[in-house]
Amino acid sequence: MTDSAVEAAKRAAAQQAVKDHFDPNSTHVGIGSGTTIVYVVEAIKERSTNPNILFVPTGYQSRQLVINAGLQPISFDTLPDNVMLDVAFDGADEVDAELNCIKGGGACLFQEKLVAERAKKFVCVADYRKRQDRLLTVWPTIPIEVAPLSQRKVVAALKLLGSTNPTLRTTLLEKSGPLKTDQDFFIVDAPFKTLLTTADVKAGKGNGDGSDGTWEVNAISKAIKGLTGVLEVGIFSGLSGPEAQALRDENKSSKATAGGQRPVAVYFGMADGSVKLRTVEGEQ
Ligand SMILES: O=C[C@H](O)[C@H](O)[C@H](O)COP(=O)(O)O
Repeated sequence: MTDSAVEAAKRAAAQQAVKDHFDPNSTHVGIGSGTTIVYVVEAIKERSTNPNILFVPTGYQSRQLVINAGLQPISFDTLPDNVMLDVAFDGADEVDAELNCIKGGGACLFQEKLVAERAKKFVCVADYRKRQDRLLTVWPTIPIEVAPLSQRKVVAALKLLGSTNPTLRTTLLEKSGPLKTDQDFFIVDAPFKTLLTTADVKAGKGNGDGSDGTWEVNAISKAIKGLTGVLEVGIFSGLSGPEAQALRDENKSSKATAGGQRPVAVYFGMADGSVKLRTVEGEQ
């Protein structure tokens, strides 16, 4: 496939996602990071007739994208406590059959997770290369944002969890040193064996607790998040949107936010120009 076919797939997925989930009467919309989100902003711009919508970006690149499109950005930390985003759109590096995602290929996972968790619905847009049944099928590593001071300690702890060669991400020009996130933190990319889904564990395909070298998505996310020095893990799993809200309403908040945020819908642009929609009900 040519680069232009991949770009066409991203654009087609973005157009469909925005058509289905962007309401021009929204008040607050989250905008993620990466190369696919560019097409989401393009599609919103085409449809939006409302200059009062506030867009919450997930980092520097995302904020520039919003500004360049002539849309109005608002910083996450200025949102009043009672305001939920009507919708948040973002890209993904890989998505499994249960809609768990790996994100952070562009080092933006922390703010992306804040925004995803604040949205009534979180929608992901990706090209066909990201559409898998299990995480770490093609995408090789879990991106992890760590405090610089703790980097060596976290790398050692990741090895104990079974990661073969966790690596500090450097800038493209390696001699310039470690890449810094928007929080001035580092990214460690940790390879693990392909992750089990919750259904895999229920079906007895493994314990998923790492004891045999294989982890289930939520279990590895929780284990990494528990390491001192880790700000956030690039696994977006756990309940999302109204499901999460229902649990919060029942005062089971720890369950509602466990592991981060899973999208309610993922749009994959396919190589043949079509778009596949994956939800918890399945794929169409
Ligand atoms: O850190 C970057 C973000 O998580 C991106 O959303 C993710 O890497 C997907 O990016 P792209 O749309 O460029 O594939």
